[in-house]
Amino acid sequence: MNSLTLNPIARVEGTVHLPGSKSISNRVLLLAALAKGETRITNLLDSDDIRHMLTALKQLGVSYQLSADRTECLVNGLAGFFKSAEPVELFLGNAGTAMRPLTAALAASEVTAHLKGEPRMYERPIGHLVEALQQWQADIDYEKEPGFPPLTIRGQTLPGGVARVNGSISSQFLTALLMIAPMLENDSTIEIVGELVSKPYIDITLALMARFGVSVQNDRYQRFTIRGQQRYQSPGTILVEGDASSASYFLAAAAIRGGTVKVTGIGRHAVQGDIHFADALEKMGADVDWGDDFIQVTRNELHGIDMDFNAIPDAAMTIATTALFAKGPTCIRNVYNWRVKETDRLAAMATELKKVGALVEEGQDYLTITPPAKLQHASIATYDDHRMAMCFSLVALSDTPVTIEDPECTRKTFPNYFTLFQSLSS
Ligand SMILES: O=C(O)C1=C[C@@H](OP(=O)(O)O)[C@@H](O)[C@H](O)C1
Ligand SMILES: C=C(OP(=O)(O)O)C(=O)O
Repeated sequence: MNSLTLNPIARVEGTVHLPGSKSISNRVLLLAALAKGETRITNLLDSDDIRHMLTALKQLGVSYQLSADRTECLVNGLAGFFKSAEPVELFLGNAGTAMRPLTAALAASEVTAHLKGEPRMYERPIGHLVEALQQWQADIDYEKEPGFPPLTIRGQTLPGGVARVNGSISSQFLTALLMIAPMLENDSTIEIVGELVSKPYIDITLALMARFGVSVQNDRYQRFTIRGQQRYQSPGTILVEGDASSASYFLAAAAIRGGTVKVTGIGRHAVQGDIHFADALEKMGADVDWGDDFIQVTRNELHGIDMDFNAIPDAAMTIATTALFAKGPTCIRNVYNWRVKETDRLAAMATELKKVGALVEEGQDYLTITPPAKLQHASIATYDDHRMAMCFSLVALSDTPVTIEDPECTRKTFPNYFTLFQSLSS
């Protein structure tokens, strides 16, 4: 397996034009496929997660044209669910944003589908979604372990109605239900059991559904009401915001070793919750400026913080390595579902932070990080987790190098991350 050693970086400065948001790219692709009319998507992300969605859509009979650099896509909508006389087998890698919404869409389509993925996908729970879909009479079987992919889905017309979904592990289950609900036979009410996690991702879902002409009544994130027998309408052209989670590494780098770094493609009105990573950096002491289409961070003295990060679980990982450069301990709270993402991120973070010399307390749903007086050179295992690789690049912003094992794992969401990161060195 390849590894990459980053030499110490004394200072960062510059501007990064962000690639499109993963969360928005995969939602827009699916909505455009189901909608009436042609949708031109611009600033689409090109990464493994999006390629899996694109390949699946093609297998399901959706036609689209991609530009040569794959950042623009013209999708011819089906004006309804998928249809296929032949069974299909879809490989969705480890893309939660493909697996969960497609499970729901296929359950309501005239298709028999086998949903496969990478080994880690078979350890990521999907039972809460399947149980909710079964309340709408979906016919879904687990091919191996109950509660986990791979799945066999025998799609059929679903009536909709009342469904209760457990929201305590992943918001993607609710996103999946919301996206299909308007196209079902009857009006639907989705009730959340337990406390819903990762709420801002539901705001992304609702905002994009609205762009495709469908409104949802959101009652305090506990109950959602959706009219049935609707059809998504193409908005014509839709621009994908820059990826706010991907922005976190550059903004953190500026907070640690700026100079100033500006990211463009997101700004104060962005729909992604992860833009509030910049507020966390500000709380740690960094200087932050916002524009309509940029966020900019300048270095200042950093101190540890103690914060609930449930709303921004992906960007919160970047706080864990930023904490290595702050005065005093940092506590990242309420991130239990880190354990069911690309790897068990609480365990992985704790193990790797200790390798560079930090003192770490790993709780069931929190991490406390006390930085060492001096960082140690270490070879960082990345667990096939793009965010582990990207977060640990920040260690190089010290007088110690860092070795990242399997840096190519960033291809899940950010294939050219290391090139861009190193281009900021000044
Ligand atoms: O809906 C989405 O686009 C996502 C929701 C979040 O997952 P959970 O809701 O499982 O926390 C996030 O971690 C993931 O990267 C993308
Ligand atoms: C959790 C993540 O991905 P997924 O969309 O596969 O859930 C992530 O990108 O950090």
